[in-house]
Amino acid sequence: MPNFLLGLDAGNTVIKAVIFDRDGNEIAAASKEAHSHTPFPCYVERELDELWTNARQVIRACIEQARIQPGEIAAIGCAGHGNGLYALDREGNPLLGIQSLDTRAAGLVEEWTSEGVGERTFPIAGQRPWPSQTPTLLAWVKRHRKELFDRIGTVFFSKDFVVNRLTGRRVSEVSDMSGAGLLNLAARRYDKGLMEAYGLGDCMGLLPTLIESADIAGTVTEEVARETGLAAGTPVVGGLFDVVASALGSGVSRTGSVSIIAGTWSINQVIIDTPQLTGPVFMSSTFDRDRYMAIESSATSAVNLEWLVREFFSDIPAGRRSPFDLCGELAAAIEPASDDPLYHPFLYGAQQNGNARAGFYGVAGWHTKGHLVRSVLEGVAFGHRQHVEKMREAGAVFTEAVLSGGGSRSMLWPQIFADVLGLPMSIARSRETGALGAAIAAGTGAAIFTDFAHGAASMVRMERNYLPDLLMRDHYARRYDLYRDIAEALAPIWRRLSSTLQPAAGADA
Ligand SMILES: Nc1ncnc2c1ncn2[C@@H]1O[C@H](COP(=O)(O)OP(=O)(O)O)[C@@H](O)[C@H]1O
Ligand SMILES: O=C(CO)[C@H](O)[C@@H](O)COP(=O)(O)O
Repeated sequence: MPNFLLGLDAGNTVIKAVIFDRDGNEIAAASKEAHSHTPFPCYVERELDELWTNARQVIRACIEQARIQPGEIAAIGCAGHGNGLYALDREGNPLLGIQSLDTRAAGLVEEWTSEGVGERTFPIAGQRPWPSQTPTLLAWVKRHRKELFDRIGTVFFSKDFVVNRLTGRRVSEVSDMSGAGLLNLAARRYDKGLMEAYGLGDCMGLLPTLIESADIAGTVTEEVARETGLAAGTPVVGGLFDVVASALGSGVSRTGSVSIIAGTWSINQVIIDTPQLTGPVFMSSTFDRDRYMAIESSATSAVNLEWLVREFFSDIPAGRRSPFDLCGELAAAIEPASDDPLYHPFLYGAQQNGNARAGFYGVAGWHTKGHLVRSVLEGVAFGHRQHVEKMREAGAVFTEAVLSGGGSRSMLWPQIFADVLGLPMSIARSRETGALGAAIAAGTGAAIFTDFAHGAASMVRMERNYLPDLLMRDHYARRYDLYRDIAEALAPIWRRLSSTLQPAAGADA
């Protein structure tokens, strides 16, 4: 039986391909960064052709590096960022790639909130509308870009697009569809009443064939085999919403542990046996065939450091340490003090407030660049804490956390997370937890593993542990209160700021 599994992870910024053996050892890895476009404020879009070009390149690079026969790959699994709006036209050609950082539909969400749309969707889907949620964006396109809407043939997700190009099949699977509020959670199927609640009763036909994550979606076509070096006929599974893949690939496959992902998005999630917790959280998704994830999230995590690095630290000479390491060193050199600056990580809005903007507060003449970098790391962790507290209030029970995502690579951040959250924090050996989770789904689909828990036990190894420092925990608890109070006080200002934005021509009613 073939010994290797290929996992892909198509995130908001980077696409990665990793070949693993059955014990979870990384045999080869390749990644490529993609471009986003902001033609108008609040729009974040990408070219689907570029995504597919990058996917082919990383797959080929990975196979060449691995020095294995392509026939030795038992199956392929793909994870990808959730939500946004990825669409093919009626002929199956790439049409639309709106990412999950887009907030153009903030006004529509406010309108829907006052009409009580969320009260109708939540009991069915475990989710209320929010700006870059797939049905919200689809409704926005339907209202403001009718011509474009009429051309849409299929609505699915970033990883479904990659699966579509690999296999020719138009399918999606339950974790991404539920994560976007498009499934009747308990029944794990599409629901006409739910679509009607979004004003999308006429869009049922745009939703592709729905399968479970580990079901086989199709097999690699001859043409793709020639282009990538894969073997034609290699099975490709449905794949996973990347946040679910990352939980799985970082070893969270049971209840009692919280998965924290510091990627572009701040993801905070627990596995549960029922479709929803007793109280409300931001979203629910499926986990394996019979369990669920309760997820609190927003686009407020490592994307803030990414921005800081891009704008202020990108001219570091090649060969020197990475700008992320430099930031870690600058921040680690700061002795924490009660008057340190505070940072709100709302570059792309906040979960409850699409109008929110990022900012530094309390900067004084004696503060240095290091203080500002440290405040970004702390502010991101405070954002995670707000989500974690909401999950607890909703009934989630956990005593430890597993950190993954790009932020877990930092020398300093994991300790800040442990102190701010007051939880012991562990980190998996593999840095590519999304790709590993997708590979576990592939291994389950290829019957190498009986289920996700079996796959995680076989492929995931833990590496580092961080315990909360009690003095720092108390220090951060005081600063977290300030962080929240300032954000609350600023809400009306953000509202005013957003009302001054000029809408894109023809984009708003
Ligand atoms: N060494 C590092 N230290 C701190 N942050 C890092 C490091 N490397 C990458 N990151 C952060 O991780 C983010 C990417 O996270 P990742 O989980 O790989 O991507 P995505 O969320 O797009 O799937 C970047 O935005 C960057 O800020
Ligand atoms: O829907 C989402 C979260 O609810 C996001 O799109 C998430 O998948 C982003 O992932 P990231 O870009 O951080 O890897």
